[in-house]
Amino acid sequence: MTLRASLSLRRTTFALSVSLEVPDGGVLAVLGPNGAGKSTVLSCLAGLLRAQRASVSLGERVLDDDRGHVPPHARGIGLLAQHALLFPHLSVLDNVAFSPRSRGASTRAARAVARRWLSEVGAAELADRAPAALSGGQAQRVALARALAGEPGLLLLDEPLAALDVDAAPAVRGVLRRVLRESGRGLTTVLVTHDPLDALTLADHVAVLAGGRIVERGPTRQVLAAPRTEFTARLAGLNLVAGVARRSATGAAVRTPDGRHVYGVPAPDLGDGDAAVAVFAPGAVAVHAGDAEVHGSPRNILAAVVTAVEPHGPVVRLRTSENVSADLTPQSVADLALDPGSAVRLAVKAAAVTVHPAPEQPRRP
Ligand SMILES: Nc1ncnc2c1ncn2[C@@H]1O[C@H](COP(=O)(O)OP(=O)(O)OP(=O)(O)O)[C@@H](O)[C@H]1O
Repeated sequence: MTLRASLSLRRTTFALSVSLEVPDGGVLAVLGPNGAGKSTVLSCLAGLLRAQRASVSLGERVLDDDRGHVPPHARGIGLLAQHALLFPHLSVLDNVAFSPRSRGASTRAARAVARRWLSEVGAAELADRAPAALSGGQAQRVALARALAGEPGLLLLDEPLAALDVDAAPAVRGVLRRVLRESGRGLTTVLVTHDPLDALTLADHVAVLAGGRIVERGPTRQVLAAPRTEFTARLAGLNLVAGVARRSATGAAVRTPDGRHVYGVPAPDLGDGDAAVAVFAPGAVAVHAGDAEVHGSPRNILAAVVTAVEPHGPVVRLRTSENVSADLTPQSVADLALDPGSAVRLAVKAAAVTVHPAPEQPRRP
């Protein structure tokens, strides 16, 4: 269902004025610094907070306008927050069965629905456990199943991976990706996140919020690869090489449209032939003179020409013709005599590159 929202709200020291549209099945990531208004936007969409002026509709249904306000439980919206917030006294199965039960299904039918969703998120074997006996990643899967069992027309994700440790986050990200993208369910979603990787792997569009206003918006890869605001540049700051995933027994690569391969470590849910991006930090790129031989551990080597040399905090950021940036110390820039126009060879260890499935970038503006 298409989400259309226009929200204005004023607090003593903060004013929000935001318009959003997410087409049916689209995933919009809302990024922004602390205090930008991200949670305020989600709370207004969920109906937990009433903006002073609000016009919110989901499909044909008006949720907020000058005449009325549909309460949270009647909005048909699923919410997944940082913490799973499961009912502690109910089993996992009954936590998930809660939504269908509260919409009038019999216990038996609601449990059947719950089992289906638990299996969808890879948590079928947890059905009889108590929430207290789950790890953070397991609890978040269950919370996702619970949100989906309500068959929402809109899913709101509020930093869903932020509280998970680094080992659990990739698997839950993979589950979210599958549920949002691959099931053909086409669930309209708004995701609030600080993590550019979440935006990149889950969302087709991003909106960057600062001081209560949207300062930048567009297709995710485009915004992250060529940020127009300092915040987005600082947040993204990543090299992205897009193409098609090639998996092999030993690893993975992205094959670019012009036939180059960038090798890296595959995300757990990467499949051969997926649309994918190779992601690596500018600090992971070593820069050599254009005629140098590069040896060492398995590396991606790329010939490029320097297009810009910019100060970037304590380092110097080199931009190149291949759309790959590298961070160097001022000393190395001087040693290599790098200027715009210099020919260089860029080397990135495959171990410093991750290859993620990424949504196809839609053609609409
Ligand atoms: N209940 C409240 N009463 C008054 N001001 C609030 C309240 N909640 C948030 N604010 C203020 O509104 C502004 C936006 O807050 P919000 O929580 O939406 O930002 P955010 O982008 O979600 O931030 P973070 O990334 O830190 O979660 C901030 O200036 C915040 O201090």
